Amino acid sequence: MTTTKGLEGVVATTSAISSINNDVLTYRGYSIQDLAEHSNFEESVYLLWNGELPTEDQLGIFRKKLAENAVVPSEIFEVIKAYPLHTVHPMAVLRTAVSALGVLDPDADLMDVMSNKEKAIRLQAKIATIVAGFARIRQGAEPVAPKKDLGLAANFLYMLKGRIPTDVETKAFDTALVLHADHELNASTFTARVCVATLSDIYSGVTSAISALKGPLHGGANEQVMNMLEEIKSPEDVDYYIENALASRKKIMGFGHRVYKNGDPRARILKKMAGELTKMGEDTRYYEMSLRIEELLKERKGLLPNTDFYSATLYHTLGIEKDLFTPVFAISRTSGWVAHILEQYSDNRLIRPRAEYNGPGLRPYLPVAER
Ligand SMILES: CC(=O)SCCNC(=O)CCNC(=O)[C@H](O)C(C)(C)COP(=O)(O)OP(=O)(O)OC[C@H]1O[C@@H](n2cnc3c(N)ncnc32)[C@H](O)[C@@H]1OP(=O)(O)O
Ligand SMILES: O=C([O-])CC(=O)C(=O)O
Repeated sequence: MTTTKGLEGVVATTSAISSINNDVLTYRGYSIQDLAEHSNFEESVYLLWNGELPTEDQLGIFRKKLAENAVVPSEIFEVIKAYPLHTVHPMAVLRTAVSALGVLDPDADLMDVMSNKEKAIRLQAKIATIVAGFARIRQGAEPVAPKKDLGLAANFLYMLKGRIPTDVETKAFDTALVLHADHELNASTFTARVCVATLSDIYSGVTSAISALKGPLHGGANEQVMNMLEEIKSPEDVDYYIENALASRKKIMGFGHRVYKNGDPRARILKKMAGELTKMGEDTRYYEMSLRIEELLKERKGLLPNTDFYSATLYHTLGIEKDLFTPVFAISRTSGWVAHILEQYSDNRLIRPRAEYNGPGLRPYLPVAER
């Protein structure tokens, strides 16, 4: 048996959903640059789930279904109100709330394709309402109900802030959702596939994926990037902070990637978006700091930013609190997880690799009195 730490380079499945080839990312064959520029979140989700871009009619029906399913059962928010609201992490809340959605769905265990596609829509639609609702509840306010005439990106910002977002805000957020929707066999997607390959249900698959996304080596890195920017405080202190961090072999969040070796194409798009958006406001400090951090990391370690780096500045500029950055990632990535879950069900086999045992050899059992 051979082992590869962290399964680096191991090809664990075939998939027709997204591909990373020579640092080019595609969803169903369409480049991420094209989708970011010309598509929108709902259209990209349709593409990921169905394999083809929708016609105008198909997109209209899909948008309508998502909007109609965005309302979250009141039981979910009632339970959330009982949590330790000022200490609990929103990703823990989201993980629990998605599991609770499964508890409340009488069809949770139906395994036919139609029923799973309906559940996929319900889940995708509700997850944004849960994140925004939690943010309101912890401020002591009631959740804002979703509007049927808004797309998912605008609806989320509306439910979060209680005002209709501007077109610029909606476009920036919608594009960020498109960019984060899927990413081949990343850790959370693999987790989802392992889970549902036991023929467990779609809510279990997404709950376990949220759990994996939460970690700072994966989706949790975007919040850590913001923590770092806040800790550095001003552009003049970037060099000192980074030199110290590298000298103590500390990892710089938002840099490096298991697959991309010449840079993450999403980071380049997010960098441009974050730059344009911050320049419209008054405070360009975090963006300037990010530019210098990127320069230093490239120079000193040959490390390039991943998708979590500039998304932090972008979300901050959109007025989103930093501990909601990873839940926002989850809103988008639910679409990719669901696409992979449906693909896994369509040609399933239990995922059960082996471990190379390196513990003690066979030894006699000693009764407790003799140890
Ligand atoms: C959406 C996403 O999930 S994107 C990734 C988000 N995660 C982060 O941004 C966290 C910071 N980055 C990292 O921890 C890593 O780069 C990962 C987890 C993304 C990839 O990990 P791996 O492929 O296992 O790379 P690994 O951690 O082994 O790093 C290889 C080398 O580069 C160094 N390195 C990698 N990333 C960084 C970093 N961000 N800061 C400093 N050094 C780094 C490692 O210290 C290691 O150096 P060494 O060989 O001298 O020990
Ligand atoms: O692919 C990965 O390993 C992590 C990542 O960038 C993502 O999930 O978007």
